[in-house]
Amino acid sequence: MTGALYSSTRSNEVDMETNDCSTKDKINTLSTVHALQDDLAHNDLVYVTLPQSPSPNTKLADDPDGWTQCLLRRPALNNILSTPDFPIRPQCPPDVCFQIRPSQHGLGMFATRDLSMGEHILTERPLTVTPTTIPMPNLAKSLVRLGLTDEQRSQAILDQWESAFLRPCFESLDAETQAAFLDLANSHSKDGSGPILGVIRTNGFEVAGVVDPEPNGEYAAVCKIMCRINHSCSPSADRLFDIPSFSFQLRATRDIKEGDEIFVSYCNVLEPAADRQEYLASYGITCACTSCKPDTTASDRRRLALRASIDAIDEDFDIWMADPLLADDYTINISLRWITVIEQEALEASDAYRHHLHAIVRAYVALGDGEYAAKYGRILGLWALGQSGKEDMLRRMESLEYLRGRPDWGMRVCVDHEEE
Ligand SMILES: C[S@@+](CC[C@H](N)C(=O)[O-])C[C@H]1O[C@@H](n2cnc3c(N)ncnc32)[C@H](O)[C@@H]1O
Repeated sequence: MTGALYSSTRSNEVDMETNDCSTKDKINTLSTVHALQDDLAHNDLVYVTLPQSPSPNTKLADDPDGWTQCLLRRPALNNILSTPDFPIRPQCPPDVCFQIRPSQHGLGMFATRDLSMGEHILTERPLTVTPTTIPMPNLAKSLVRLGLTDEQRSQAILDQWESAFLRPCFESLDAETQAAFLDLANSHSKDGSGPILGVIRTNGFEVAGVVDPEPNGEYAAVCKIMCRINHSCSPSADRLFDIPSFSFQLRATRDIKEGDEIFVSYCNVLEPAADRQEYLASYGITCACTSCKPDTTASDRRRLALRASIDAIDEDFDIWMADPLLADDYTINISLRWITVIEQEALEASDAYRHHLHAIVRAYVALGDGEYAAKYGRILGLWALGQSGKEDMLRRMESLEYLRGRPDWGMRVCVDHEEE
């Protein structure tokens, strides 16, 4: 999902639970048991509840803030514990402005009133946070020595991932929460993944900021409500993770009308449609949104050009600042044209929107035009609010005092708005 986590793993036909006794016996040899123990030690994982649950008898449903059962490596845990203010209470939106109900793709989230860009839709602590990959080099070597086929080895690894690593985390949830977890969508029920891994692979999304220093050191979060949000390549909302409150915030990335389905993106929306489809296949999704419908040529061209346009922004700005013969609105018009493309593709959630809004604000600042700098600054601030949950950027970007204090303020003559 935004930074989706699990690339497709090979599906395989070997069923370890049925009649392949010789394989099972081989895998249960002492050498593989020792190898797995070495891998458990090698991964230096800790099962931990964050923040601590109020008391052992409290059920998750009884606590408005909730808590998360985590499987973390020590560096990630230490980073969380040393984050200033951790653990604070999550900040919740003022009302419930959505409904989970049937959609075109199973359940989905729908707005129950009009929502504006940047608006806070939901705060939620994950049920679980677990590593996206768990290296098992010792077990893998041991399985090779047993002469198993590739499929048998990958199945054995998936089984151990489920039983030795994920199950203890899952079993620390209360019975009601376990049922809610297993009730989530599972598009990996036939590829050898166990039921817990299947739910994590279908629903897990990136926990920004919780990461190990080693490669592939990311984590996947599963949430009871947020995991009901479907994917679109032109999303209308985004999730952000706040470590101090150990919670996700969902915010609108553009205006959403009452009754509209709310979508996030599970993939990089600036990639061409074919690459997005390949990635989304691991979620069991064949995306049929407007930009994925045949023919995708025009949409692909716009998205690729949009991605490339980001790199040209600084150079264009420097050329404009150095050349008084260029029109005052030279870079503003370039970015406004790209914003039209962004609106055409409904890509307000993408980073390209921020870059072009910023370019426009910067140009109006250089022109000493406070009114227009603040107008676009406000949109940029709302975008940042949608991505960070922090109001301070919005306050700053719409403040004339702040804009007038920028080092580039008034470097060029003001553009004549009469012509616009
Ligand atoms: C995280 S869940 C989303 C909620 C899900 N619809 C449910 O009923 O719980 C992901 C699953 O929803 C479905 N899904 C989400 N977005 C989709 C889309 N754009 N097209 C088709 N299926 C989609 C796929 O089955 C996918 O594996």
